[in-house]
Order: sequence, then C-alpha cells, then structure tokens
Amino acid sequence: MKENWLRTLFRFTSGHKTLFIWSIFFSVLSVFSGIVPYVVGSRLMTDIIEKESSQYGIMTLLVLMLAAFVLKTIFHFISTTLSHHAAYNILNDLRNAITDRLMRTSLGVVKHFSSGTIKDTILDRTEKVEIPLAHMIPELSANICVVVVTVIYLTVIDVRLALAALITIPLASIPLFFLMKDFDQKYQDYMQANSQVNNVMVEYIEGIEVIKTFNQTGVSFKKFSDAIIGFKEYTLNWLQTAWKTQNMIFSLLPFTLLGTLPVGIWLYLDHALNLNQLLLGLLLAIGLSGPLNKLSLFTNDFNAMKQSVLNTQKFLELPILDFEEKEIRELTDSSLNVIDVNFGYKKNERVLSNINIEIPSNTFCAIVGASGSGKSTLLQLLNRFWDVQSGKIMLGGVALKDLTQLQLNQTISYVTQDSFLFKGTIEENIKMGKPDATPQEVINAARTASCLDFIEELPQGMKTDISFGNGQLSGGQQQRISIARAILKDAPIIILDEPTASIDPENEQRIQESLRQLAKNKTVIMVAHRLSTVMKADQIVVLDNGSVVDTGEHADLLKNCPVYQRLWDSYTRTEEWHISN
Ligand SMILES: Nc1ncnc2c1ncn2[C@@H]1O[C@H](COP(=O)(O)OP(=O)(O)OP(=O)(O)O)[C@@H](O)[C@H]1O
Repeated sequence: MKENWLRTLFRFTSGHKTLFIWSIFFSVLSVFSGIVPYVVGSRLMTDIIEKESSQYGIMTLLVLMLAAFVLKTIFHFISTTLSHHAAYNILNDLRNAITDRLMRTSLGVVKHFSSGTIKDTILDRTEKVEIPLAHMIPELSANICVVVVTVIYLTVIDVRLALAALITIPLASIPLFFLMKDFDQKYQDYMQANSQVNNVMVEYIEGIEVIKTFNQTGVSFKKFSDAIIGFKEYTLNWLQTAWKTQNMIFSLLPFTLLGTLPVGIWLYLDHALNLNQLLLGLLLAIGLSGPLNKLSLFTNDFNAMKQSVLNTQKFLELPILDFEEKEIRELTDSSLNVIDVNFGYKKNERVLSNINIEIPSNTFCAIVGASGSGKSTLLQLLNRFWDVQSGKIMLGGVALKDLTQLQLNQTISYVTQDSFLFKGTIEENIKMGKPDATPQEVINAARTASCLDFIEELPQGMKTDISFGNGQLSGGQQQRISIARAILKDAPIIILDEPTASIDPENEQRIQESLRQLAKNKTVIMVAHRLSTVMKADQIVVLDNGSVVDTGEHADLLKNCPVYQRLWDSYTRTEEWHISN
C-alpha cells in the first residue's frame, strides 16, 4: 500500500528532530523579538503625543526597539542555519535512499526510466523539498505562534479589534480556494514538462554521435528547442492565470488595517479604547501582516513539497529483489545449474522457455544463437539482474535467490556488451574489480586481458586519465580494460557477454588463450557471435528462439545440430567475405 506522503517525509525528518526543535525555538524567539518594536513603538508614540516623555525615556525606548531588532536578526540567523543544516542532511538521505533503491531493484525496472527522469528526480525534484523544509518548518510554527499570541493580545485590548484584524482571512480564502482548486494537477503538468526538457536534453547529449553522423542536428535540435519552448509556454500560461489570484491573496491577507483602522477609530471615538490602546492595536495589526503574508506563501511551498515527495515516493517504493537479511550460504563449488527456467520481460511474454543447462565447476561454457535468441537475457538471469518467472538457478548447490547480494557479487564477475568505463585513470577503472589490489596485481590482470601493451605505450601508462569520455581509447581497448577489471576481481565465476566483439583477431586469439587459462580454476560462461572464439569450449549451448536446441562440443554439434550448422555456415561465410574484401 502506498505510504502517505507526509509519513514518508516524517521518516526522513525524524532523524533530524533535535535540529528542527532548536530551529523552531530560535524562530519563535526571533518572531517575538520582532513584535517588541511594535509594542515599544506604540508606547513611544503615545508618550510623544501626550507629551509625557523625557529625552532619556525616549532614548531608552529607541534603544530597546533597536536591541529587539538586532535580537530578531540574530535569532533568525541561528534558526535558519540549523534548519538548513537539517534540510541538506535530509536531501542527502533522500538521494541516498533513491540510489540505494535503484541498486536493489531489478535492472529491468531501472531501465524502464530514462536517464533524464532519474537525474531529474534525484537532483532537481528532491531539491524542491529543501526550501520548504529549511524555511517552512521553523518559520511556519513561529508565524502561527505569533499570529495566535497577537490575536490574544488584541483580544485583551478589545475582542472587536481582534475580530476586525482577522477579517482579511475569510476574504483572502475565496481567491485562495480558486487558486488551490486544480493546483495539484497543474503542478504535476509543470513537473511533467520539466521532465520532458530533461529527457530530451540527456537524449541529445547521449546521442550526439548519431545526431552528427546522420546530419540530424536540425531535427534533434528542434525536438530539444520544442521541449524548452513548450516548458516556457506552459510555465508562463500557468503563472499568468495564477498570478492575478495570487496577487489578490498577497495584497488582501496582510492588509489587516482594512478592519482594524475603522473599527479602532470607532472604538476610540466611542471611548472604548484610550489612545495607547488604539495605537498598540493598530501597530500590532500591522505586525500581523508579515506572518500572515508568510503563511500565504507557505501554501505554495507546502504543495510543491507534497508533489516532490510524491514523485520521490515512486522511486522509494520500487519493488526490490529480496536480497535482504539472508544468511551467508556455503557454496559447494562454482557450478551453475539452470533448471526448467521460463522467463519473459513482461508477465505474459516468453523470451526463454524451459531452459535446462548444467555448467560444471571450472569449465568453459559458450552460449551461441542467432540475434534475439535470448543469449544476453540468459546471462543476466545467471547474474540475477532479473528473477526467473518459474524454475530455478542453482549456484554451487544453492538457489540464486538464497544468496545475499554481496555473496552473489563476490562470486560472479560480469563483463557486459557495452564496456562502461568510469571517469578516472585506467588503473582506477581496473581496480574497481578489487579496490585494495597491489600495482602488480593490476598489471597482471591487464596482461591477462591483453591490454598491458597498449597501456604501457600511453605517456602516462596506468595513470592515463580517461575522464573526458572513453573517446581516446578504441572500442576494443575499452573492452579489454573491462575484461581486466573482471579478471582482477578474482571471482570464481566469470560471465562475459560478447567480450571480443570489437577486438582485432590477433588480440582475440590472445584473450581466448587467457580465458582458457582462466577456466582451469574458474567457471567461464561466454556469449559469442564469432564462433572461432568458442570452438574450444568444454560445452557449447545452442539457443534458438528462446529454447536450448542442443548442447555439446564444437565437432559434435557441427555433425548433429542443424541450428549450429547454420550458425557456423553463416559465420564462415562472413569471415571469408572479410578476407576477400
Ligand atoms: N530489457 C528488455 N525488455 C524487453 N524485451 C527485451 C529486453 N531485452 C531484450 N529483450 C527482448 O528479448 C529477446 C532476447 O533478447 P536478447 O538480448 O537476450 O537476445 P540475444 O540473443 O542476446 O541478442 P543479440 O545477439 O542481438 O544481443 C529479444 O526479443 C529482445 O527484443
């Protein structure tokens, strides 16, 4: 069941309660110090009008007013410092909670969101919680407090004066009602338009190579500029319609003299109030305008915060793979057994049907099949990026579902088709596999992955910074670095999805040899289109249209498996074509 948004917010704020309590305390002190000049001022004006004041008396009252003003500023500063401290900590917790959730949810769910949407939520939308938190919690409580106390004070002078001071509240409620009527929907549309700009922007940057190659600059830029113009028009339209109503509220609500001035004068003329009471009443009513103004502004902030929390909730409540709270299970070996597995990305769809594969420990298993036959999907299931729909996968005699995430991560090294390198040096990228590796271990891993030669040729060798994109390295070089990373991790199982796709034949041979060496004491599972890479595998699994059609060694399959024969034919024809060209 969806958690109430206020409860979600409270979960994150409760860890910083003490800071907020102190912040509210200083905010209340600040607001009350702000009332003192009005009270003292009314005394001063009465004394001057009735000529009862000495020069010393006037000076004392002026100093008192100044002191109250200085105190108000100091207390406000302390209050907002504390609340900002708390608010930024909460933002930090919220962002960590979202990224943590994304890590624990299945890859399929994460891929459902565009990079723009994820960036927008983690950075921009959570940021919208900061201003209300840092200002609203302390200031709202303090301003409500000051309104209540001022009204009590006015009631003590004369209840009619107090009621007159509050007359603007029901008057301002009418435009406020119209403003708030469809606020939620409008705010959601606004966020949607904002998200659209983010998405198009990220797409434009990520796809810049394709855009330039296909001379799409005009079209793509139009998509980008249309999103920006759409956002501008939506925001302006909304502002224009809301602005009039908002201005009416902003000018009406704080105009407390509307009631107090005529009622106060009438009461004074009727001798129900003396001069000091009248002046005090009018000044207090003026003093009310600031807090009332703040309260009206907070209605906007409150709604903006609500929408931001509702949006982050979508991420905080993503379904997670149940990795939590499991005991570490002892693995008998590094074998993998796929038993009667069925899987589809959607509920009623089948991408893999009735898969049964036995991969003994320390063997080299290749998975081959036509494009779209389900090879990458199968590898991702072995790595538990998704859960199977039925059947099970056993690792070292234990069901994959019963392993903790840490244990799974430590047992499997996974090299994907897109070798992603992070900003930093080559050494840092390889060391991701084992952060405490010695320089010699990094060099050994690079040698095994056949990338040491080209790294040593770079002027800064292992320390070469690849922060400005992977552009300075070829696709094959990037792939070899990611293989080195997986080798250094030294996990008992290595899964590789087309690791040699962009590697030249000479390096491919060397990597092949390295992988075969690795398979002497590791289980290696690899998808490959180039069948020459897997000819010497201990076992080749042939997939066709999501099913295993045969399993065996190269020579046997070539004799007995028509699907493999077709794959081999088309592979050799492609190779001959390459040679003849
Ligand atoms: N994230 C996804 N969501 C939905 N469908 C997907 C997803 N990934 C793959 N598919 C579909 O699953 C099927 C198998 O895809 P998969 O990538 O596993 O095949 P493959 O054999 O590895 O293909 P290739 O050799 O071209 O990489 C395809 O029909 C593909 O469209």
